[in-house]
Amino acid sequence: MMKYSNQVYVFFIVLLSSIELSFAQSSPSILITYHTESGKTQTMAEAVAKGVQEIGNVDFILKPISEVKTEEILNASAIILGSPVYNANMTPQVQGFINSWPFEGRPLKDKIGAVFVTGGGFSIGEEAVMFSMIRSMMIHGMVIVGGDSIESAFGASAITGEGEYEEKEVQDIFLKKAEGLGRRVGEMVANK
Ligand SMILES: Cc1cc2nc3c(=O)[nH]c(=O)nc-3n(C[C@H](O)[C@H](O)[C@H](O)COP(=O)(O)O)c2cc1C
Repeated sequence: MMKYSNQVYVFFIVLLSSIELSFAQSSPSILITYHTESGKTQTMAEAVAKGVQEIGNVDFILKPISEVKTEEILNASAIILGSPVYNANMTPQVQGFINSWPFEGRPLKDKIGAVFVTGGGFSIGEEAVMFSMIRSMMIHGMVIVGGDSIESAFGASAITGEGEYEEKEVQDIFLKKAEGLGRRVGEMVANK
C-alpha cells in the first residue's frame, strides 16, 4: 500500500511541475488591433500579422478594436494599433479604445507599442496621427518601436486616396512597411 501511495505522490509532483513548466514556457503574444470602415486599415493589419508570423514562437491576436477584451490587452507583450486618419486625427473609436485601457497601477508599463495608419492623402494627417497614438501609448509607459526601415521610422503608413493610389487596393510599397513593422516587433518580443 505504502509503495502505491509513494507512486501517486510522485505522479502528482510530476504533473504539477509540467503544468508549471507549460505556463512558464507559454510563448509571448502580440495584440494587433485596428479600426476600419472601408477595409484599408485592416489590410495593413493583416500585413503586420504576416510580418509577426515570420518570427517563430510568437503568438498574435489579430482583431478589430471593438472585439478586444481587457485580458487580451493585459496579457499582450506588445500592442500594435492601427487607425485611419480622420480630419488629421485618429478616429474617435481608436481614441475611445485607448481611453478604455486600464491605467490604475500602470499595468501597460514597459509593454512594446507600435502604430500603423492609413490616410487618404500625403501629409494631411498620417504622421500627426501616428504621433498622437504614440503619445497616448507613452502616457501608459509603453516602449515605442518604429518600423524596420527609414520610410517607416515612426510606424507603417499607407496613402489610400490620392494620385496613383486612388481607387486601388493598398499598394505593396505600404504593405511591405506594415510587414516590416510586424517582423521588428515580433523579433523584439521574442528576444525580450
Ligand atoms: C470622415 C473622414 C475624414 C477623413 N479625413 C482624412 C484626413 O484628414 N486626412 C487623410 O489623409 N485622410 C482622411 N480620410 C481618408 C481616410 O483616412 C482613408 O480613406 C483611410 O484609408 C480609410 O481607412 P479604412 O478603409 O480602414 O476605413 C478621411 C476619411 C473620412 C471618412
